[in-house]
Amino acid sequence: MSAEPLIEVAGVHKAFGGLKALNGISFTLAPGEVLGLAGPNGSGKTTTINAISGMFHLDGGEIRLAGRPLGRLPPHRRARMGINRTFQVPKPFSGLTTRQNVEVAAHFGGGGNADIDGLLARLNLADAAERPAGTLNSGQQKRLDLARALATGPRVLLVDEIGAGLNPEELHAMASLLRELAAEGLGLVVVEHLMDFLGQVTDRVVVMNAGLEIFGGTLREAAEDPQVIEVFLGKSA
Ligand SMILES: Nc1ncnc2c1ncn2[C@@H]1O[C@H](COP(=O)(O)OP(=O)(O)OP(=O)(O)O)[C@@H](O)[C@H]1O
Repeated sequence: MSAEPLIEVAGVHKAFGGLKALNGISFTLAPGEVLGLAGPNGSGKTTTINAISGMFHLDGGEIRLAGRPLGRLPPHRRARMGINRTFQVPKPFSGLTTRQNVEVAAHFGGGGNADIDGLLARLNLADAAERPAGTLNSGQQKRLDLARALATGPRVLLVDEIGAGLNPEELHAMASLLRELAAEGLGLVVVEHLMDFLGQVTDRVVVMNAGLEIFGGTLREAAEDPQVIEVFLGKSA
């Protein structure tokens, strides 16, 4: 792993009305690293991914890509700089085919030279390439969402609950694929409730509560941390 962080999240604050969704969250992500974000419902995990991908302006703090502050750059500019993501609920263009969906993402996300056939094969979508995306099952839609993100040629991939709705075989294949992407040098932030999946894919986790990091370390260490146990189980260890 290189010494310079790919992503630095530094003291980020974000409120929605009176609700402080992010309360000074800070962490770094290195190239080739898979960082998991865990925490109870509403702790700010998706909001953190939204902040990195530029879905809103921050109220405070800063996010940097390879040392460069991202400021108020909108999502499409960040995608062209190498930051892309998947969504909890994928929203493909349902009337376009699987292949067309990936082509559109490549075109608009700066991955004009993407190997579309290679991506479809890698995501096990070759057989569904000419079908309208609206006819795909939920596992295929999750894989299409990832194919669309990869078509932009990201350096940073933000993955939001990609395991939800996948069967055990699909989960295993997805975990292997995310590890392969990290081995190729991408930095990944993975938000996930499925702890086995997180354990398979992450090098390190940040556990969030109320918009703040309450723990950083391996998932195994997290499982023994009294504060983590308290927020997940609602009682002291
Ligand atoms: N656009 C928004 N407008 C208003 N409130 C929001 C918005 N986005 C997030 N929130 C609130 O911010 C808090 C953090 O939400 P967030 O989705 O980041 O949590 P999470 O940790 O990803 O939860 P989950 O595990 O349930 O997906 C929640 O209370 C949520 O209701």
